[in-house]
Amino acid sequence: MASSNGMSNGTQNGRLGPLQHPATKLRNMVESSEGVIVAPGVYDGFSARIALEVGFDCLYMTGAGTCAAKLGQPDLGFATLNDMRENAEIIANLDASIPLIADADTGYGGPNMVARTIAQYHRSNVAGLHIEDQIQTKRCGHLGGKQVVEEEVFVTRITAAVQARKRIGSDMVIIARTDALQTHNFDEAIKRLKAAYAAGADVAFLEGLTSREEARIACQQLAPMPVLLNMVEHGATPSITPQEAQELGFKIIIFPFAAIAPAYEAIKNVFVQLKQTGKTGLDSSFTPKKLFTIVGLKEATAIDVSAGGALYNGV
Ligand SMILES: C[C@](O)(C(=O)O)[C@H](CC(=O)O)C(=O)O
Repeated sequence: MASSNGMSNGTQNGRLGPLQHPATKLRNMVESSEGVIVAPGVYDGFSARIALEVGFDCLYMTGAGTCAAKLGQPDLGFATLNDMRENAEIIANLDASIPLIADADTGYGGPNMVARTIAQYHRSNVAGLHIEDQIQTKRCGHLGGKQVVEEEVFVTRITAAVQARKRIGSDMVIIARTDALQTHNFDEAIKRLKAAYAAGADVAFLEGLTSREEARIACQQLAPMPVLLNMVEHGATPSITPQEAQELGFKIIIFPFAAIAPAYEAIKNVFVQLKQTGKTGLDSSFTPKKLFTIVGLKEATAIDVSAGGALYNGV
């Protein structure tokens, strides 16, 4: 598939080949019989760089983390399509060979807005997204008091996404999320996800699973639809490892808070120390050059040099 942004990631016969859209890669990963796809939650370019450095095969852009990091707001429907798309585009293009699954909340409106979301995420090189059945003024799935739209409205959102994908020739992996386990019951959540599958969604996301047994039965009842596990620690779902998730029947596991929770602890500790002692106590190995190396200094220098530049000599 042709790249929408002109980037390349492969060599064929010594020449750079066209970039395969990351959605095609994620689709192949979801369809392959190989193990569970593990995606750490990232919320900006920096946390994404760290996940890439560690070597994950897939990344997840958390909406909760995006709201918190970019807007300084709770996950209560503050983020707009523009906020989310902009963040996703930055993350997805740091290394377009590693697919990004991005939160797309409710799809941000009616069928036309859902279609717009699909098109914008596709052009931003996002590989997969999830669209849920909460009302527009949504909240984090692990908070109480959620409300969901009627199943017909949810199916309309998914149908709009599937039709938009077809219209623009995208391979976007559409993940249907239901929050109906809390508002209704398990059977209603399964019914909604099956309806989403019938409408063309690729992957099921049953939000807020409360036990391993429930998780296992969900995977069994939803088969052959691949299922995503949302591993929010200390929320509604017990801690489940990728290996356990695979045994339970999941195809994807996301860890939304894997970056933002430790970032908070680390930043706060240093700020408290700075306020109390006037010193940050930062490790002496963390030079400015180290920071810039983490975020692509070598690659930037190589591009400049190969174009005949000498901008970064002596850096
Ligand atoms: C997966 C999620 O949509 C996210 O934004 O990362 C959140 C995570 C959270 O806020 O606990 C969700 O589960 O609603």
